[in-house]
Amino acid sequence: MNTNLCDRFSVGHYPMLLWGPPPKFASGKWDPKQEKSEIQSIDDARTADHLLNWINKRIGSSFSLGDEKYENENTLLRNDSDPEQIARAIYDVEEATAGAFDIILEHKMIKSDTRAPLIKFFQLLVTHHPSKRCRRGSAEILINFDNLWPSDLFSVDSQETNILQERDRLKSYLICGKEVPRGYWVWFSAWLQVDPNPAKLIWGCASVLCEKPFLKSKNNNHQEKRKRTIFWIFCRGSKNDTRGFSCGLWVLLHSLSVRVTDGESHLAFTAICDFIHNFFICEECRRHFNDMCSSVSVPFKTTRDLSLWLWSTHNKVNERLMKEERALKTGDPRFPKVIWPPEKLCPSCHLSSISNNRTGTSQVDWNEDEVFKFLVQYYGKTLVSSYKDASLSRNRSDELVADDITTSTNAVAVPLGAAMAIAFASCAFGALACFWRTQQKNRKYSHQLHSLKNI
Ligand SMILES: Cc1cc2nc3c(=O)[nH]c(=O)nc-3n(C[C@H](O)[C@H](O)[C@H](O)COP(=O)(O)OP(=O)(O)OC[C@H]3O[C@@H](n4cnc5c(N)ncnc54)[C@H](O)[C@@H]3O)c2cc1C
Repeated sequence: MNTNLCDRFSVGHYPMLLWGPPPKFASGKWDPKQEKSEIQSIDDARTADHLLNWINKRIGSSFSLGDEKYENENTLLRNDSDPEQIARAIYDVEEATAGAFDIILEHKMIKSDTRAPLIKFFQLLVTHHPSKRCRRGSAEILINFDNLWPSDLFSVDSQETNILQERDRLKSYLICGKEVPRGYWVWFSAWLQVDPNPAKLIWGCASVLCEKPFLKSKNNNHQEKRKRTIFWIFCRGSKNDTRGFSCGLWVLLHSLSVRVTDGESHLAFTAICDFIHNFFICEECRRHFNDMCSSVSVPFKTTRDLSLWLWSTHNKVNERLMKEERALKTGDPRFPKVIWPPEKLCPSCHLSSISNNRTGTSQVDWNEDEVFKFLVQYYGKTLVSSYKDASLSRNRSDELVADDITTSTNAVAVPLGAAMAIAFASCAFGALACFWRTQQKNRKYSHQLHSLKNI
């Protein structure tokens, strides 16, 4: 069938392998007698080893057959022991915040019993989220929380209409501003395999190159799906289905833990525990995390208590997953779980460590004062060191609004909505919770008063 093509490239036997620049194959030809051709015949390809040797010699490389190929090889952050790399994670923290909010809406997770934990977590975000635009976005949602999710939303009669209205109403509330999420849409296509088993679906194409019209005209038997792909930076896995959201969520939680004040530490602890318990869709994670939260019997008194608790809790998860991922090969091969921070990242955190070669784990004797210092620097200043909030500085009036939100405390002279925004953003998280409770009580009393009047 392809005799012309074979003639063009002097294919006299099979298999025959030629090596050359792609354009030369598209339009050129090859003749073994021709001198100075850019196309060459690969004369030793009897086994995979031989072929790879041939290629290694040709391009001066040293690949071996054991080398693995990673989907995101070119976009991974390297050098895990560089503390400055966490600065890139601020964008992932924003993505994770927006992602969490999206999941809550998508799965209709705001119910009468989950309303309070969500408000508490929002209060924490408003005051201590490391990204300014997420603080502003959460403040807006919090101010409008009662309008967005009125208490009567949860009555059976009004439930359906309200859920339908909910999406529209929420479109204008972007928790971290218009820039987030920054992903792009990818069209996935699946078609029925030409296979006697009609139930078997093969996912055909997962690339922006799989354009819709092309697939449509080619095969009518396919189904299409659209999926948003997020640009993870610090949390980018070497495979498309590893790391990402849960990594971003951990970084968010650590960054909150080092930002709260001593007096807020226990409130922040319960806000985090309740948030994970009610809104993290990984059942196993929720259960384990809840057990670890429940084991805390003495209230936290300091930021140090909270930060170190979260750090050691995360290490317990790492330790468990280390074994699990090794046994089941479910982890990311480029980012194996470690007891963190490794010595290279924080030498002063390690007093001594004993490695267990059989299990691949190590028992570390920590200098907790140094660990706390490291956490504060790493998830505090370094995390936000390269952060640029484009949306807030686009024009002067935006800048003024932003400045208002972060600096003004003059709640008396401004309208209630703005006063709440300022209060939410500038007062401490503990005071905020108290302020919120007062608001709720006032609302309850006025409601009761109203009912009494009606009687
Ligand atoms: C609350 C919570 C509970 C989870 N529970 C489970 C579970 O039970 N089972 C499960 O399969 N998955 C669980 N996950 C997901 C899992 O922990 C990882 O997030 C996921 O496997 C991705 O791992 P990763 O390599 O990106 O690193 P992650 O563990 O996500 O860590 C993200 C980054 O945090 C830093 N870090 C690592 N350890 C620490 C530490 N001790 N202190 C401070 N910073 C640290 C590192 O820079 C790391 O790259 C949970 C996630 C969360 C947020």
